[in-house]
Amino acid sequence: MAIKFGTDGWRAVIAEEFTFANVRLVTQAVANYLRNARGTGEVIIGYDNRFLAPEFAAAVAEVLAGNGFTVYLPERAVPTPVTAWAVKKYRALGAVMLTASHNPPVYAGFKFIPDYAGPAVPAITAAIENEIAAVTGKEKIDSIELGKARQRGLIKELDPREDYLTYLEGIIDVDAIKKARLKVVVDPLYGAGIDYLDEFLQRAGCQVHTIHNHRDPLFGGGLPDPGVNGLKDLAWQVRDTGAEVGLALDGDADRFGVVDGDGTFLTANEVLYLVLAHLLEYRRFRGPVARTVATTHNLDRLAAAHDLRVIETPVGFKYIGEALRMHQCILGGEESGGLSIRGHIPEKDGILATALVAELLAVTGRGLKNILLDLQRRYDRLVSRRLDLEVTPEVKDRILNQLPSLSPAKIGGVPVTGRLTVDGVKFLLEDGSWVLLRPSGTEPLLRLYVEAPDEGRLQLLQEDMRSILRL
Ligand SMILES: O=P(O)(O)OC[C@H]1O[C@H](O)[C@H](O)[C@@H](O)[C@@H]1O
Repeated sequence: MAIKFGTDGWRAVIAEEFTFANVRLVTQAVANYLRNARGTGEVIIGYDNRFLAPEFAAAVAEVLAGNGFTVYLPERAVPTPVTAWAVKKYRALGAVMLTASHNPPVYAGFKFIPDYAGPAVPAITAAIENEIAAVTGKEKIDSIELGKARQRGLIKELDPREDYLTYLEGIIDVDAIKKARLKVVVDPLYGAGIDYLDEFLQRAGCQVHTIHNHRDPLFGGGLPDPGVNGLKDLAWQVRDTGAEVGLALDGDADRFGVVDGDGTFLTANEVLYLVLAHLLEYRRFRGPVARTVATTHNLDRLAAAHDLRVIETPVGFKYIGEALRMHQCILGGEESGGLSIRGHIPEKDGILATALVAELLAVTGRGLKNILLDLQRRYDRLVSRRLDLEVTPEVKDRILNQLPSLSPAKIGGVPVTGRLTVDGVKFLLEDGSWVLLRPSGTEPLLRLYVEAPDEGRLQLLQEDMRSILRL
């Protein structure tokens, strides 16, 4: 089976396709790509807390060293955003990050982070895929055994945690957090973010209670996914301890999850909205805002009120990262839980995102839901929902064939005023509502996103769209 770099790198089931042999093969392909594109130099390796992650990382190191690269190999798991940040900080040629993010425990993953410290753009992943095809079956893999590579000075140790935390302290208003003495529950979901966010908050004077903070490759029987279902323990702990907020990270700490002081889960759209308002009103940031086609238009309303442009991209942080790099956006965000800001790396960073939530709580001294209500009064907030539709391959094909010609005049009785094909098909409606249908690039699902002025309208649009599609 051909190895493909999907929406976010190569992900596969451990021992089935994700074997040591295939990891070495993909590393050889990355080495060939890098040598052609950049020559040799230093490469960083990061890995999450999954089963065999350190051992796979050692195999990557052996092949990179065998190809003449100097390798930084950490002794413990490193979050994806920290690995990306380290590429920039230590001026490396790039990084290999071994992670399957929030996928089930049987998965592992491999991604390449180029020197600009964000997700590889399609041109780069396509070039690596070509190298994979060229290497496959040739058995030409150069490798040096780890001990020997160390003796030759080709493997160096790296623990970027202290440098990263110091950096984060420089870009977050730690003094404000110190004054507020927040009480916080942190949930790294057994992942690579352990000892990062909790440590940062503790140093910033918060009273921190951390759960799920040891390596468990089975993730306590759940998924390392900070969505509403994955954060039930966090919500319970927040209520039980009387904390002001619960802050969570996914398995590789690039995505965030937030629970309010009464245990209510906030959607990523709501968090993005709160953080953008904070950046505009407290930090006085000015500049374009980047969001994916599936992300809330509440960001547009805030941006419009401040005369700022919104850049709409396909789904995937690689596109948001590109917008951050090219247009100096003040915030880039996506509804699946990704966020970065101007001056930071063009990669989603759950540690930064949750640190910003702590900052906004500290400076406002108010609960997140109250701030949301206040914003709703000022800007007519929309409500959003995403439906993940499990469909048979036949139904999926039928819908995807139908999409190019799908052009209803009205949805739920509301006139359609625009049709966008940035990713899937998106209909803009007269009352500010919108509906988007697209196939997921990471799961065998169709995603239906709806945003409307109120819950009743949202239901109506969702139901009508399903009946139009016969879903
Ligand atoms: O909706 P999908 O195509 O499944 O993508 C969902 C998410 O997948 C990965 O996690 C990417 O890093 C994200 O940028 C993307 O939003």
